[in-house]
Amino acid sequence: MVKIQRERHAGNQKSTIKGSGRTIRRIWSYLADERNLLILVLLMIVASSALGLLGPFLIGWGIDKYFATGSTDGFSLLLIGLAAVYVMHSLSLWFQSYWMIGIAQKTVYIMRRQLFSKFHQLSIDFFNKRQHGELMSRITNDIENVSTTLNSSVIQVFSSVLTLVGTLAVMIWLSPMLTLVTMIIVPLMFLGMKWITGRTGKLYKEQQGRLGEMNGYIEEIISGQRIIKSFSQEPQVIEEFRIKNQRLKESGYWAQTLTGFIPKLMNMLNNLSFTIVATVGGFFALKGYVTIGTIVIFSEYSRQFTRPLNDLSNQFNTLLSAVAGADRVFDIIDTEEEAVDEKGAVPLPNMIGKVEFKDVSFSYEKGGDTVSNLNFSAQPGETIALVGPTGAGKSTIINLISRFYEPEQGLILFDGHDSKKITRDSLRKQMGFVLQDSFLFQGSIRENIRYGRLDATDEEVVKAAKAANAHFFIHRLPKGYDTELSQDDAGISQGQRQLLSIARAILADPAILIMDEATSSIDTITELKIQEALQHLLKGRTSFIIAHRLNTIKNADQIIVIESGKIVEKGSHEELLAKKGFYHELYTSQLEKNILLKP
Ligand SMILES: Nc1ncnc2c1ncn2[C@@H]1O[C@H](COP(=O)(O)OP(=O)(O)OP(=O)(O)O)[C@@H](O)[C@H]1O
Repeated sequence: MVKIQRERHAGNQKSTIKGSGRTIRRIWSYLADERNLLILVLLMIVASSALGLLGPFLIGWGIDKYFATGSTDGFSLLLIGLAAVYVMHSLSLWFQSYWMIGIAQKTVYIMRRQLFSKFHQLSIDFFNKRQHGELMSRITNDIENVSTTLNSSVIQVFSSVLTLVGTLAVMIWLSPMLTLVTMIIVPLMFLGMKWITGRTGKLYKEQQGRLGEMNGYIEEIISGQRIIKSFSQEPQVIEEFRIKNQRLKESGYWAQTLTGFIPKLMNMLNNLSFTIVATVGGFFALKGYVTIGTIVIFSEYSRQFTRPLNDLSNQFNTLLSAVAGADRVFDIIDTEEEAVDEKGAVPLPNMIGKVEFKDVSFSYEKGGDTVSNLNFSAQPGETIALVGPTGAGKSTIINLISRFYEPEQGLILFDGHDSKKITRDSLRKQMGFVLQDSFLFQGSIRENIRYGRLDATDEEVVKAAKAANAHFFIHRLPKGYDTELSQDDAGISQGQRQLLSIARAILADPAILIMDEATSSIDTITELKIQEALQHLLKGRTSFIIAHRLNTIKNADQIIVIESGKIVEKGSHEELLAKKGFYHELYTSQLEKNILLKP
């Protein structure tokens, strides 16, 4: 049993490493676009590594030449040479990081752009199934992680490898025996690093996942403040946050602690190596196998040899955390997009407004039946009300009309055109939405209304606002149409927000209107104004209304009653009442609860 588990664990590790390799290759493909700058960076890395080796070599050579012999011939030249080597070393370091930062910034700029564009190609289903804060975390934290790593780690890795190889080559050339002595501690280093990085890689990935989870939670809590306060849920919310925060702290704590331990371990092994080189080197010098200068070079190189190993292990962790971040970014970039239009799909011509459902069935999950065998037809200009208990499938029908989802069976026809043979974009351009949560963007009232039709003049904006009964409150605001709004603007009431979104829809003048009637309580006067505005909005266009209060849809041309995903009744208000069926039942129960007494 234990063996099986171990084998499984090893298998997982292998696949993670394989996965990391794929991700690194993918990051590399972004860097490759900046080939010329990368070549310059590489040249600078080679120069700085070579100059880093040359410095100690010159010092050792100088000791043997001048101090051992007492000669001073050309000593000042050596000093100038040494100074030049160290100045050039610093310059090459500076240039490599300057160019690398440019490459890194460009790379994450492209990644951010790709990720943001991708968001617009994903289906509504994708967003429904994910926390928005967690997605935010990918475009901010995860990309930032990649950026930080590219800024420094790529250089570090290359220069560490070069320094390692160069140092080893010069050491072997000077004294293979002393090289062997210097290398004694290397296995210890490898074992220590392997043990630590094996654990930290997993911890970093966990930390990033938990950070995304916590961000998602924070976003949810901020947008749900009103509900939390009204249900006095603050203690529960704070407790849940504490648990998430604690989990993040734990993975962060261990990841940082183990990472922080690496330099200390390396420092200790470094000092050990230095002591061994000095002792054994001193013994060799006494025996005449090596010169004092060689020991000085070796003692310096023994540090140079362990430092890149140390750096590589540090960078390994940073790289792992960047790979984890990049993985989460690529995960979204690779997500299947909202189904593309079918081959040969054509733009829908300007619509008259006929919509038909023929035997339409659909389910969110495979094998289910969220809605089935839907048959109805909306004539141009008709108002269709969708009525039914919660979870009956009203929003699903709207989702199908808007083509956020495609029917599994049956046909949806727009002016007689099969929905699958027309482009989504051309259809949605002819649709307008007035939803429960009237989404307002950051910007002025004027801009928010104009969002309905970007080329509308100021006069047209005011005309739409008047038709939507919104003008009366806008012109009373100190800055009128120039009043700045934000998404959660507290200065604008729920009803006023709805009036603004009606004005936006009136301006857009769509052939098909989708409306989700607001359920939130709105004062009687505003509600009357909304009803009046709606009369303007509904006139002359095919409208689908999800109605919650049945008295608002008495005038609808057709009321479609849905129960458990099926159409159970269809007809006008009077016809359905006379039928004394499910609609009659719903209507009477609302009447009893006084819901209908509101205007
Ligand atoms: N994105 C989704 N993924 C999976 N199931 C879903 C999804 N959206 C809705 N459902 C399920 O489909 C069924 C119909 O939901 P729908 O939202 O269409 O009902 P509704 O009549 O609009 O309800 P309400 O009046 O409460 O808004 C419900 O059982 C619901 O849980």
